Amino acid sequence: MSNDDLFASAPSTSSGNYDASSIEVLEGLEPVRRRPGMYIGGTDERAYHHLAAEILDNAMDEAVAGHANRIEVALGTGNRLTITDNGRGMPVDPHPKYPGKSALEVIMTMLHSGGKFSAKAYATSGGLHGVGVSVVNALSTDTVVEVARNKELFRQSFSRGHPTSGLVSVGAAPNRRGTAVSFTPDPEIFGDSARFRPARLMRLARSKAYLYAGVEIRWRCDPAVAGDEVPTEAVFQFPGGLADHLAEQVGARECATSQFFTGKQAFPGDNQGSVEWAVAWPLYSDGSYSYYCNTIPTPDGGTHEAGLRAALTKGIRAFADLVGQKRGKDITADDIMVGSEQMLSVFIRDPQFQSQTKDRLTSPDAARLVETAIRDHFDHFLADNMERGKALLGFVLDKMDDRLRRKAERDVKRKTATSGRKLRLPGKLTDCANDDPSGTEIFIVEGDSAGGSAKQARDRKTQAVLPIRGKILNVASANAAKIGANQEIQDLGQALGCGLRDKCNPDLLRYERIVIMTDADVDGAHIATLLMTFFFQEMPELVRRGHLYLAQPPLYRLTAGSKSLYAMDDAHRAEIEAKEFKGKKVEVARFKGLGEMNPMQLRETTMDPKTRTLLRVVLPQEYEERAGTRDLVDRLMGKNPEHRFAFIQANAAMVDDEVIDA
Ligand SMILES: Nc1ncnc2c1ncn2[C@@H]1O[C@H](COP(=O)(O)OP(=O)(O)OP(=O)(O)O)[C@@H](O)[C@H]1O
Repeated sequence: MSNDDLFASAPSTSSGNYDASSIEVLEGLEPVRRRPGMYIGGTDERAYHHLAAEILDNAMDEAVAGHANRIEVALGTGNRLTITDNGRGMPVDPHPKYPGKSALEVIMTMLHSGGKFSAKAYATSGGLHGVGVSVVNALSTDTVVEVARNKELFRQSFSRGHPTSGLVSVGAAPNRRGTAVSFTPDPEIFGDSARFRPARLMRLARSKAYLYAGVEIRWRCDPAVAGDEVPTEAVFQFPGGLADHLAEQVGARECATSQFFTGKQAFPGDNQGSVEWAVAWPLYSDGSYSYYCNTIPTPDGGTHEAGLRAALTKGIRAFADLVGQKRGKDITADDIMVGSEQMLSVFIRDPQFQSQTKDRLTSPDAARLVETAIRDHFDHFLADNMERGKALLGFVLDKMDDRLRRKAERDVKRKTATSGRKLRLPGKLTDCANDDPSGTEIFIVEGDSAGGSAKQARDRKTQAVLPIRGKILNVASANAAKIGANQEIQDLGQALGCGLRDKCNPDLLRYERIVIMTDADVDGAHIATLLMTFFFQEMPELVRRGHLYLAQPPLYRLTAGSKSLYAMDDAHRAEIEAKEFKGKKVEVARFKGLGEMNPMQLRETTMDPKTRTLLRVVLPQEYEERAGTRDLVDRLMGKNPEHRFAFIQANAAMVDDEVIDA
């Protein structure tokens, strides 16, 4: 085929209006407003908060460069955020290349303008593209920048990326220096209902303080916005850096070594870089991993994380060798990394990230620099105190054994699957490690977010977690075919392992206790009722044998001074306020759902057998005798509402509660 033939066969016969006039060049900050996702990774809640991070990162860069030691993050009403630092202040003199414009205006209105491209003004900065503050400006309705330099205060305002005033001097500022940026994200871009989450912002502010010990971060929040979610004022400073934060995160949990592996090390040579780390190995944890580069969070890890991984893995293998433990050579990185709680922060010059949102560090040097720096300290950590070293080695070998056992089991299962007798478990189930049902529990939780918290809060050996989605099918008003086809019910049946209805064999139950754990609100109670109905109807024998329980999550956390107590409901809250906290100022936090509690709180209040309260669900004797369970459930949950009504009129409570584990 000749070229002429080839091109003659194009399907469209007309070139339409596709000519020079169709080729647009977006000017100034217009591209940012057209395609915000390219600059901030989307327009969702995460992106919204990314705006705050961009401004805070600039203030942090001033601090890390040694020019600022105080930053304030202030959230006002109407999503107005102001971030102030006491650094050098953005330059305000006329820009040599853009006549008539100050450097400040250039910074605010032009992409790729910045002082961080070379190491002249900043050595190890988080900023590098010169895009951050101009993008925030483009996506905000009214931005005001104030700069105090040489005892004079300057101000300029912008809207959606365009100046709405010139740069003006607004007077003397003898006691002030630095930059303040105020902005309100544009609802046209993010939608009318988007807003800053105070708790999220406060976490962000706080995290910067432990990432850089030389800075004090002040938090302020308008009381109308703060509600009872966050304090209206707080000051964050962590002289102990990451180690301080990790200690707080691990709390009283028992760890493989009572001392955490923490340290700080400058990189050799004159590159001004450094690494700081803190690692703990709690006995039961799903792990938590926080990695940063130049104070920017890199949730997807990257080369610095690879360096830490290599240092820990090679270090523990070498220690095993030192103490003559031959199995040490089979330890993998996962055996020492997974389930640990670690924080890693590097400062390097000219970092390279995978994208503008900087989620993953790709600087090749970081891996080697971090590995070398940490490895040396880890060798000492293990060998300086042999008891400690051996305790950690034992812990890691246990993990290795668990891994090998799971692999062997998977291999067996795969074999039995091919012979048609596979034990099928639903993908959503996070099973416990113990095979023997005695002492084990399965928590049926509402929703994936609560499921996530429960997974972190559980004791992996004995507690399994099965998240179910929203309201499950009401089995009392559904026919057998519908029940059989319902995914949530199939998952439940498979997880419990004992079969449904007449095929239900309680001896095959895979756990000792089945715990229904739903939010402490009306929806939660409804879901719990649907689940109880399911058990009454499909597996009554399990209820008769006392396997079914209801968890009792609290509704409030009450804090007075340094003491916190949990209240189950309003009456309990009133009681605590009247007795334990009498006459004190009480801060009240209401948990809107299980997912809002952090894993530590969830464990302490609702899951840990040592501190929780469970209710056992029992079948009332008189109903068993009079009409049988079937009839009772039919009346309560079945198709005829008038039966339900009659029952409610005649009876106060559906089940007797029995408190155990109090
Ligand atoms: N708080 C501040 N104090 C001093 N200078 C600042 C401050 N904020 C911004 N600047 C100056 O403005 C420049 C541009 O900032 P911008 O946030 O647009 O990009 P960046 O921080 O250089 O890089 P990135 O796009 O990666 O964030 C910075 O390089 C710095 O020179």
